[in-house]
Amino acid sequence: MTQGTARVLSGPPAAAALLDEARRRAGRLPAVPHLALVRVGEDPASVSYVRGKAKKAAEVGLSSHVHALPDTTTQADLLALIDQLNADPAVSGILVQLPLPAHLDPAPALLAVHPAKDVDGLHPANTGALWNGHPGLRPCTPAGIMALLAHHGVPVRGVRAVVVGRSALVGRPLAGLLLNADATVTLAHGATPDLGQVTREADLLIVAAGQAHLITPDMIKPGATVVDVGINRVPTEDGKGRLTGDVHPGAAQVAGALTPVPGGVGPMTVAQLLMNTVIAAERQHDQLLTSEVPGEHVR
Ligand SMILES: NC(=O)C1=CN([C@@H]2O[C@H](COP(=O)(O)OP(=O)(O)OC[C@H]3O[C@@H](n4cnc5c(N)ncnc54)[C@H](OP(=O)(O)O)[C@@H]3O)[C@@H](O)[C@H]2O)C=CC1
Ligand SMILES: Nc1nc(=O)c2c([nH]1)NC[C@@H]1CN(c3ccc(C(=O)N[C@@H](CCC(=O)O)C(=O)O)cc3)C=[N+]21
Repeated sequence: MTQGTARVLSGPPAAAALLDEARRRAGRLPAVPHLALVRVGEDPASVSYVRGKAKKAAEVGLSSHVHALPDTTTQADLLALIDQLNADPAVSGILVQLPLPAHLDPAPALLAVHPAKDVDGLHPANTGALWNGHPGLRPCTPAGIMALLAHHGVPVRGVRAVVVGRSALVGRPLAGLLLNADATVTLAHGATPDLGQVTREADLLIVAAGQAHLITPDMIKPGATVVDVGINRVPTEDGKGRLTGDVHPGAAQVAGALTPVPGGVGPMTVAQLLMNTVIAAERQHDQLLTSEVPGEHVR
């Protein structure tokens, strides 16, 4: 078996295509779609992600507002804000940035977001729709990964896919999307014995474990497509630190195609969030139009 250098599955061009579509579809709506970004506390990564999301929203012609709540926010304060955003017809989408400070329970907050405005796709109504193969809003990172694969012409139908990580945000919903796209799916996690034996089965290996360089070259089937979701900050000599993925850099010598970190899945997550905001606004608009027809209930 000759070894080469994996094809790079770059995020920014695929994200640009998704953002173009979001911009085009937003422009067809009578009102500018609006994204409400809810952040509690000052976790530096969350501050930076939310800022990035708001900036990109403006670039595609969406309006957004960052609701920055103090660390002292109570569960009741948070739920009251979500209720207010649910009731506001000008708000198309609501995102509650995770993780929340330790004194707040994320589950009630995610349940409180109206499913039609749940652009993170984390409400049980949307996760249920995903697992049943029904329409609904899909979680941004998993949906962004599917768009990235499609953009680069990576087949999913009929392939052996292994997902490492089972979080509600990434691994679980990704397994559902891969299944809906007719992959044969294995979901591995922290209690999986001999992880390498499982990952070596994969033609498509997607890693979302949050462990820097967990996946070493020997754990990859030669020629496989590897998607690295991990964002790990590692210290550098200049003290600034840098981002690295869950996949060891040596994987490029074994894999057939590989996503970089940064510049792979991250930009897709943000682009998909804005696409989801446009989809939510479109459906809310359709709903309004149909509800204007007296006596007719078509949806
Ligand atoms: N690029 C992007 O847009 C995004 C990137 N991320 C990044 O992706 C990574 C994962 O995020 P998230 O899913 O939220 O993380 P979580 O910490 O919520 O979940 C991690 C998952 O990985 C599993 N895991 C951890 N260590 C191992 C191991 N040694 N072997 C096998 N499985 C393991 C855990 O297993 P168990 O369940 O058994 O504990 C768990 O299911 C992080 O680095 C995060 O920063 C997240 C969201 C978006
Ligand atoms: N409710 C909720 N929804 C989320 O979607 C969500 C969340 N909470 N909490 C945290 C994770 C993480 N996340 C990322 C978004 C963008 C990049 C991103 O743009 N990354 C760039 C690099 C950014 C940098 O340089 O710092 C890249 O990979 O190229 C990464 C990670 C969304 N998340």
